[in-house]
Amino acid sequence: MLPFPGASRGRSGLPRSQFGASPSGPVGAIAASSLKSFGFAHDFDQKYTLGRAIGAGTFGTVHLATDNATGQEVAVKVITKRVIGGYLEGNFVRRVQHEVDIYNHLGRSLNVAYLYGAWETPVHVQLVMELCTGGELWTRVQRGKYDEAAAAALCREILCTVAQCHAKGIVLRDVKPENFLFKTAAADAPLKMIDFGLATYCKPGQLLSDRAGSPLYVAPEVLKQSYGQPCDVWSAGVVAYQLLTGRFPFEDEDCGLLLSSLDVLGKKHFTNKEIFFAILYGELDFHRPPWDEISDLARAFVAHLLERDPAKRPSAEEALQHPWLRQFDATASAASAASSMASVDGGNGAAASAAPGNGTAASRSGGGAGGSGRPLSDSLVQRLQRFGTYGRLKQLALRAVVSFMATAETERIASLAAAFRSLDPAGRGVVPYDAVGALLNNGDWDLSRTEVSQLLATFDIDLEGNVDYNEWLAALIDWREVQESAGWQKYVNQVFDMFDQEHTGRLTPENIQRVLCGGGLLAGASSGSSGSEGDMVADPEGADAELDECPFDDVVPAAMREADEDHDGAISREEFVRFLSTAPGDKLEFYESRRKRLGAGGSGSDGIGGGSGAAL
Ligand SMILES: Nc1ncnc2c1ncn2[C@@H]1O[C@H](COP(=O)(O)OP(=O)(O)OP(=O)(O)O)[C@@H](O)[C@H]1O
Repeated sequence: MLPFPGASRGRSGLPRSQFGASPSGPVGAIAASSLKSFGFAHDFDQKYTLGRAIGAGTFGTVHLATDNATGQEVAVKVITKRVIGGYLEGNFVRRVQHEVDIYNHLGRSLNVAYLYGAWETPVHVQLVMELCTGGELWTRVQRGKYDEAAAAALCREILCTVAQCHAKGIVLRDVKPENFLFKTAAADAPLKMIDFGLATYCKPGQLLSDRAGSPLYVAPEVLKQSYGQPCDVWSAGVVAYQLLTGRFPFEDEDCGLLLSSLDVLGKKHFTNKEIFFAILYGELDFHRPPWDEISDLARAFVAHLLERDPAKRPSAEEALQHPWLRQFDATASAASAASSMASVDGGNGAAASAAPGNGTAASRSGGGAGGSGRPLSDSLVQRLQRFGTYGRLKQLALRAVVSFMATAETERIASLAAAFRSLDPAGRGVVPYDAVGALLNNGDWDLSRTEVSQLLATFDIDLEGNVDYNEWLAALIDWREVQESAGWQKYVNQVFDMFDQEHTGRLTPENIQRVLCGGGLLAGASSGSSGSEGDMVADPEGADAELDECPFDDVVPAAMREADEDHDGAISREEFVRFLSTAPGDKLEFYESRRKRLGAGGSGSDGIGGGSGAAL
């Protein structure tokens, strides 16, 4: 039997499965086989100038390109369309839509390359992404083993990415060093995940059976065709092993040094059958050098991730709590604790001097801290990322929820309101982009300029080019807390009813499109006031008038694919509640805080620093 049927050869000369998206994937309202085009924009050439090729994979060639308006360099993945009888091939459509949907959500996390947009020609799809110039983790792995602190920092970043995906019910199925790029060539550059071609929806506990993955990293249970989210943790374990030793973990009695040296990779020394046999039955090598120089804690960590029984393997979240990772995160945790103390004390120099003050991978990570108990200054960037991953319809709906809850939840939003006032002293209800940009650029965060603009884009929910009060609240409030409050169900019902103008109890794509494009959902929020229930009246006539120039055209199909769980073409009230909810596992601490001068916010000049009255 040849596993991974239809497999093609990847860069390392080893096959990876094609079009691994689960047949049960949420294609939803789209009848994929009837599509001739994706509905992506067609004006790529007006916006970008394509440059040289910088990478190639199984599904596409990646080029450098320049934004004609700003001069910004981006990466463009050019994928040739697969057409059968004049129509796009169904599996191809599913795979591309999936990749775009997932990029649109997860790309808002700083752990993932940002997707600026998708374009198409009659022949190609063009995915325009954040450019990562630091090369693949693969290349650095090949250069030699990392010391434990550096390996732990990278393992943390990879596991945080995996945890973010799992919390959203997404299994990656392709965690491997080739799919993590360094943002820049700097030694401490952050890692960004690319390539979600094999990712699919899979809730905790759900089992998939289609074989998908890259052979050297694939988990044993994937080979047995009964697997779920733990398969990504196994793959992360293989990467962790590589980072520490510079080689693969499998040793087979018959083959001796099977997969023991990276030098043999790419030379097709091993058949898939041999590799899969090693994954299923081979002895995991924790004995030969350099294991004699590696700590017992590190060995225990890797062995735990490479537990063959997925039931005994830790989840990504549990793995992040492992003492081996935590010991290297002690500096960041201590500084974070100092920062929290500073905000209580009004900020002092002692806390500031305790801060690491650099952008090392360890201090970049969310650390063990997170959650709403900390000052906003510590978690602002994490909150923005998590909100960014929600997708446009959910963001718009949550902004409407904010309008409903604003008067009822004054206590919950008081500190966020105070921080907004400090950016808007004139009380106009709207803060220009530049002011929020200046806040993120003020040196307290370790963010590149492109990352700042990516985070800022998250604030602009209504695409009007500024940050209004309700956008500010929606982006920064801790939705997990709100969802546990007594009013949550009521607020969500109110928003559902705004869409459901015909009182059918179901939201069709047309219902949603009509309300979104009519501006009814935004009416209250865009006033810039603190919002009231009276503002939130949908305007069906206005809807008709504005349908032609709706900026949210592409929002609804993607949201339907996500929210319409039973694929009946509509979103029920229950589905809507689940759609708006933040999964319990989607924790702020999985997102990078990028807080640089922890505890140093004593000036209070931005109204958000630890020492100001507006500190949260
Ligand atoms: N955002 C980016 N910035 C810089 N280089 C990139 C970027 N995205 C991809 N690349 C380069 O292009 C290569 C191929 O990209 P990608 O893995 O997305 O393509 P693929 O066809 O899906 O590959 P695979 O065979 O792994 O499925 C990457 O290995 C990397 O070297």
